[in-house]
Amino acid sequence: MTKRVYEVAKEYGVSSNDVIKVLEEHNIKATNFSSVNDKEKDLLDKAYHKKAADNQGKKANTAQSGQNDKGQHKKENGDRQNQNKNGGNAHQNDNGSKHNNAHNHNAGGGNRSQQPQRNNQNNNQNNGQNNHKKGGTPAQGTQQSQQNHQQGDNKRTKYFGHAKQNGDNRNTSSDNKNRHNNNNHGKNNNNQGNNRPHTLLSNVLNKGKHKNKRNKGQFANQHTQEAPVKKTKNYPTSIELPETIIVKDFAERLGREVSEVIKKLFMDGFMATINQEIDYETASIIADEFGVTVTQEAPPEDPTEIEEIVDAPETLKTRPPVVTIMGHVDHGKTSLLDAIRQSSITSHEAGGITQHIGAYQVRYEGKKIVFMDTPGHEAFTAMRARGAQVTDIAVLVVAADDGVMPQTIESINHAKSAGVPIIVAINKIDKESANPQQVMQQLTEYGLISEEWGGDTIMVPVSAHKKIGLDDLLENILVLAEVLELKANPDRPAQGVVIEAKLDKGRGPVASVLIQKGTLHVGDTIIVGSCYGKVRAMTSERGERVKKAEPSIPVEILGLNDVPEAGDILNVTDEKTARSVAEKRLEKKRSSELHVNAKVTLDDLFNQIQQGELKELSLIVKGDVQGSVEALSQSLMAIKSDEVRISIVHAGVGAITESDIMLASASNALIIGFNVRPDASARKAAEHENVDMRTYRVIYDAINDVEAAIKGMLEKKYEEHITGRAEVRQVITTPKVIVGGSYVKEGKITSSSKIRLIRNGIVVHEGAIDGLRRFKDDVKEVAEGYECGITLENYRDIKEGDEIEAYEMVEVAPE
Ligand SMILES: Nc1nc2c(ncn2[C@@H]2O[C@H](COP(=O)(O)OP(=O)(O)OP(=O)(O)O)[C@@H](O)[C@H]2O)c(=O)[nH]1
Repeated sequence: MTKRVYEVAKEYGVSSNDVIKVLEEHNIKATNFSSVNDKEKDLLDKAYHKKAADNQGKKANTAQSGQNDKGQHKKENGDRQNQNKNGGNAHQNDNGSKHNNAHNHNAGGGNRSQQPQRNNQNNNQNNGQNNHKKGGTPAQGTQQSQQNHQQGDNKRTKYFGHAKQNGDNRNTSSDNKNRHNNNNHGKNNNNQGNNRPHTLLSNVLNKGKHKNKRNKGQFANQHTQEAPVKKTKNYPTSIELPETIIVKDFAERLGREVSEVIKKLFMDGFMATINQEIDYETASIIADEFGVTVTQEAPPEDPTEIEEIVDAPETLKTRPPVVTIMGHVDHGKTSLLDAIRQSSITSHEAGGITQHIGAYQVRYEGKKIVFMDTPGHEAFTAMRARGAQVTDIAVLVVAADDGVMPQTIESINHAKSAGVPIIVAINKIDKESANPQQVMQQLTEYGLISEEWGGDTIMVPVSAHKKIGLDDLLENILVLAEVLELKANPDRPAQGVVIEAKLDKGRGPVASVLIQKGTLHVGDTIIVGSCYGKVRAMTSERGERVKKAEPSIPVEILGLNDVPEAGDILNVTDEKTARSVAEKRLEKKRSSELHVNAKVTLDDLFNQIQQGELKELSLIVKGDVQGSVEALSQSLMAIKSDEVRISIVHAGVGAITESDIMLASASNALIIGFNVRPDASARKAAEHENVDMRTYRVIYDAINDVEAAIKGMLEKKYEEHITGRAEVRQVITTPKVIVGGSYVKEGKITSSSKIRLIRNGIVVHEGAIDGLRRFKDDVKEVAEGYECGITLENYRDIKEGDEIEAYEMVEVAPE
């Protein structure tokens, strides 16, 4: 039997990517799922035997473990991306590399607000390189970089940051990019070594420091002169410092008089007072002058966080895949879920009462697969917007008689944006009008090319009604799951995600949880979002009481003190921690209720880019017709910027919907609408999720705004305020005018209002009111809940069901 690439890779104990690379060296194109023929197998045999022979020549053990390590890492990081690529899905790959880029940026000093220790390590490495270059012999450099305290190193980068520009061959592209972003201001270069906000003070001190270097002898003398007196005291040789410190406390840690510290600061050109706060960089420069090395104190623990447990690779065990079914309305998502569920219930289980707990397990060929119970991408995206992701594989249902429809495209984009691989189920193949080939053809436009056609997306023809192809679908889910190497450590305190929660009259708060790591047991103390409690009872989707739940298993739990939210994370911990962390979270939630997490906005774009917080601007483009959506998307993508990359997360025809908002929220995107408006639920969701939506009537304006926002030149003089909405309930035609007999649903309509006429979410006209009447009288305004007759200036095409949106432009005071 011929084997597929991933199977062969397993035999050699290498990653599929390695095998693909070897085949590529022989001009053979392959993917994870490609079959490997005898000739190819021979080539691989040779390649791997040769490698093995090579390795023997070297230190066998090290080489071997290196290889294995590499294989493993590659698998973990690469397979999902690989699968994404297999889906012909450039965007997913982009996502992967985006993350890497972001990381690199941070390592190079991009992220100034957070300072993970890891970054410091990277920076120190760089500093070591700089030392080599700058002064002394390499040996000295190495010695120095090893002996010097981390911060000493950081500081050195600060002073000699420009050394990098002299052409260190080892500069990575991210280094270059950083340098570019930093614009070669000495200040920023200095900052490269540590991701800390740069203050005026440290700038001043840098200058001072150079001066000091020059006058080193002089200061050294001062040190030696002072030394005999101070020797009697026991000064610390190394201290830990927080991100910022008050001068008085700093002096205390140094074991020096405050006046001495202030003097040093003064000599370095900075006037500081006893109660002034100085930053870490400044403090470390001064400490260095006192001959004290500094390390950075670990940031204070966040009392609302539960410490993350890092699982050693050897503790990880294979876990079942978690699948979400997505697709267009009526393409058969629910039918497929039901069909799979029914066909998986074996006769002895048939008596059990199945109940809805948000997800259910099926068994196929002895292996488990977990299906999320709520089909469609909405729940999936809402969960992502809350920061939780449970889905490993998306099954995209496309009806063979209907083909690719708007929500099919939405689903593809939602899955891509989340980096979740897609399997296509072409449903309703029992129908006479079914045309699976056409579906396959249409899907190629969205980067999903079937394996049959040389692509890498698994496409399975099915019929939920006739139960055709279900085995094939399940088998392919398991194959993909194997490639993805889904693993978790079951032997640790559990961590999971709430998929549904409610208050049950008899049982109290009930939460359905999908366990992601560890095993949850009855009796465990848990914290779930800002709720806590002890697991009193657990039930499976078959209504059976269970005592434990392992990774990927959904269970309904009782015993919480309150109802958590979908997307909340469950952690097992001790009672004291659970209670105190839950309380802290509740406090935090209350205090930050008003400012929902900061999302990208056009007004604040420039700021965020400048702060290095935003490297990619994600956009969702909605328009009235396909042509304008395409034109707008292409023009937006064509905006050139060195600082920020523009990516279109989703583009589609029609009104801005709640689903668009949730996607924008989950992917921190801006929404650009052209000739379309948000519907009522979208408006509400946008407000709740803090998503910035901009609607335009002229493509050029949209492009201009985005471009100006990126460059920080957005002119914002006027802001649109919606004053009211009316629905046209009857159209009255008179010889002179067309009157829209309307009902004011929200706010008020005034005779001087500017208006938009909206039909099915599309703006069909924008202009002004010509006449506003109640009964026979002209009126100035009509309030909510009243009927009126509206005529529009220079516009007659009013239809029943149209919405009239009244707005005014309000001047916004400059910031
Ligand atoms: N002939 C045929 N009809 C099907 C098949 N699967 C589903 N249908 C029919 O298609 C219609 C829609 O099926 P649903 O399962 O409700 O579709 P859905 O995608 O869940 O729809 P929403 O929940 O509205 O998004 C129903 O009338 C089903 O009976 C199939 O395999 N063959």
